[in-house]
Amino acid sequence: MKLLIKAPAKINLSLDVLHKRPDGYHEVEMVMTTIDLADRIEMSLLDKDTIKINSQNRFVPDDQRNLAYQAARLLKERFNVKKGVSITIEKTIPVAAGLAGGSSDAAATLRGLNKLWQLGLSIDELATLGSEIGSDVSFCVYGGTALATGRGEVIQQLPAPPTCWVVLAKPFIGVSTAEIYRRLQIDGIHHPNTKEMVRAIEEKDFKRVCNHVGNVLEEVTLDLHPEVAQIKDQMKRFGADAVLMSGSGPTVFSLVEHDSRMHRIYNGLRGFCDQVFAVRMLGERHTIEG
Ligand SMILES: C[C@@](CO)(OP(=O)(O)O)[C@H](O)COP(=O)(O)OP(=O)(O)OC[C@H]1O[C@@H](n2ccc(N)nc2=O)[C@H](O)[C@@H]1O
Ligand SMILES: Nc1ncnc2c1ncn2[C@@H]1O[C@H](COP(=O)(O)OP(=O)(O)O)[C@@H](O)[C@H]1O
Repeated sequence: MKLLIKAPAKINLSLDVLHKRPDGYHEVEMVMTTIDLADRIEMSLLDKDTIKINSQNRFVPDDQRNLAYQAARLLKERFNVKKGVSITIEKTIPVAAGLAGGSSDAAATLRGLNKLWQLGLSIDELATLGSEIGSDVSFCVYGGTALATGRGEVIQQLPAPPTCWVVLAKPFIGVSTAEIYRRLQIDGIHHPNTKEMVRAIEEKDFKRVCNHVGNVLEEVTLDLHPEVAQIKDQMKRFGADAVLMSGSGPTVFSLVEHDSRMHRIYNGLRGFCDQVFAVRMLGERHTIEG
């Protein structure tokens, strides 16, 4: 038996850090949404009791470091599964880019194996298991649009944001999420207004969404990598309605209402950046396969 599942990337429309917790994580408030940029995960049952990871992408580990491997191992151990699986990851989401590619692969693996191994778990149970793998995995299990709190694993669904283009540009650098959080100076943070962002989404008010994008990690990554600021400036110059770095970066995205400006930004950034994409948001929570 074989299963093919899409694992979409996310962007953070707003990302606030409230404080550092005793467990070393940061208490966050994030508005996240999935976009139509996805890895394809193929899973097939193996007779042998083993987890096999295949990927052509040289940046993707093919052993226990892979988050999809960790998802499969977690289910195997927790539910005493004696079957094996071969997982092939066709990577489209840039790696270490602030787009939760690895987390989404793990979430897709949880959803897929729930079906393939006939575990009968609910979506909420899968999301809770996901939080053991990484802070972003719970959100990725649900997809759609949500307010994420706690260390990112407490999910409150939101309606679809107003329709627009999302143009993403990733410079030729990778960023370590752990390092960016470590360098963040909590005092003196300029906090985005999360409540206003949520309201703007609920009211489908595109201008208001654009006015309230904000990410407190942006300054930290910008300090380390000035090329991220250059991309932001270029997107603004080409007419983006809003420009922000996603997650810990280094990917920058712009929100754009009009097709002509989307083309201008997309064409203007190609050649200057490693990878550039123009996509739509997926909006509501996707129908889950498992
Ligand atoms: C910044 C964000 C925004 O969505 O995304 P990315 O840039 O990674 O896509 C997330 O908070 C990243 O989530 P994720 O990548 O799953 O993080 P984890 O694996 O749980 O943790 C990686 C490292 O980041 C730190 N970390 C993570 C989440 C959090 N709320 N506080 C933290 O301090 C942890 O200390 C850990 O060392
Ligand atoms: N399935 C996977 N896809 C991509 N990276 C993975 C995967 N599993 C583990 N990783 C590791 O996780 C790190 C962060 O990757 P990724 O999830 O793409 O970035 P981010 O946390 O910035 O969204 C990478 O450096 C990579 O070594």
